[in-house]
Amino acid sequence: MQLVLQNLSKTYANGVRALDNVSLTIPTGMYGLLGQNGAGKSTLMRTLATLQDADSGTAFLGDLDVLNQKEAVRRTLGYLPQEFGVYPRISATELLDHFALLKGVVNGRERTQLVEALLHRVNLFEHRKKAVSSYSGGMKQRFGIAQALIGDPQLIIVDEPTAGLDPGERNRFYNLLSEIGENVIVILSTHIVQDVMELCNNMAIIHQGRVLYGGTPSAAVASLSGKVWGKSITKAELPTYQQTHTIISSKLVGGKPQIHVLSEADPGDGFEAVVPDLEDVFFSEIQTGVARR
Ligand SMILES: Nc1ncnc2c1ncn2[C@@H]1O[C@H](COP(=O)(O)OP(=O)(O)OP(=O)(O)O)[C@@H](O)[C@H]1O
Repeated sequence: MQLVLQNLSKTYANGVRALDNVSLTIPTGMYGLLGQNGAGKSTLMRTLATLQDADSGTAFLGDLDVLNQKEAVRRTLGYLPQEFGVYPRISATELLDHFALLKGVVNGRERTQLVEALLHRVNLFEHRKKAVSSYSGGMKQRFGIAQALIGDPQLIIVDEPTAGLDPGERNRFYNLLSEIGENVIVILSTHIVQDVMELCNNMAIIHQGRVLYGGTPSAAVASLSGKVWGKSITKAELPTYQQTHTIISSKLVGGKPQIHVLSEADPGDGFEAVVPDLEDVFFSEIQTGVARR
């Protein structure tokens, strides 16, 4: 099963072009959609989740026409939105039971078994009687995954799921997602490079509604090999380096800016070769992608 998007475009009424000819082939497994805030990720996720329409283009999940066969898509879709909305003061068991009923699991005994199995799966069984509104951020996200798994979906969409989670919760969430992503398509939309690095075997970088890269994280990193150089500089020097070099990132290390620049040849001047990582790819794609426009 593959999800194939071709030339998806969307311009909002205020003139913002949130999707600009997006074409991607998304195979089974964990797929990372990496982009900064405002890149167009949620617009794409909501479109694939049948919650809003594109202006043009196509999206096919196998033979299923995602943009036009909405009911059929919803039956095979699990969606964890960026904002899950207000959590009522009812227990996890009751709320999950309610979602399962909405998803068409009408047999009471079957539903009870399903709800218990899901609560075990996301490690919330011992907290099943607590109100979901009292859960921590990480527990809420795991509950969100439990509801997304109802009905054995072939396509699971999770929009910015790790924003705001502490490192321990983030790890627990990673483990859960990586187990799920083996046999179905899981699209993970995120602005956190580490999410994609740790979880995804395929990815795209999206910026200002455009796909700047589509492929494996390792090929993306390999393409920068020998081209990234680093140097520790003073804050006062930064504007000069911005004029003379293609700076892809500037981070404070021990209070001093550590810059990474993109260069085919050794820039000399005290720069040292850096082994590139996915963050370098992300920033360099954005830099060069903007320059190409
Ligand atoms: N309903 C809307 N009306 C007008 N503009 C919108 C609407 N929804 C989103 N936008 C704009 O479209 C662009 C893409 O937004 P989108 O929410 O898809 O990005 P995103 O990558 O998910 O970012 P974020 O993580 O901040 O939600 C942004 O410039 C945003 O301001």
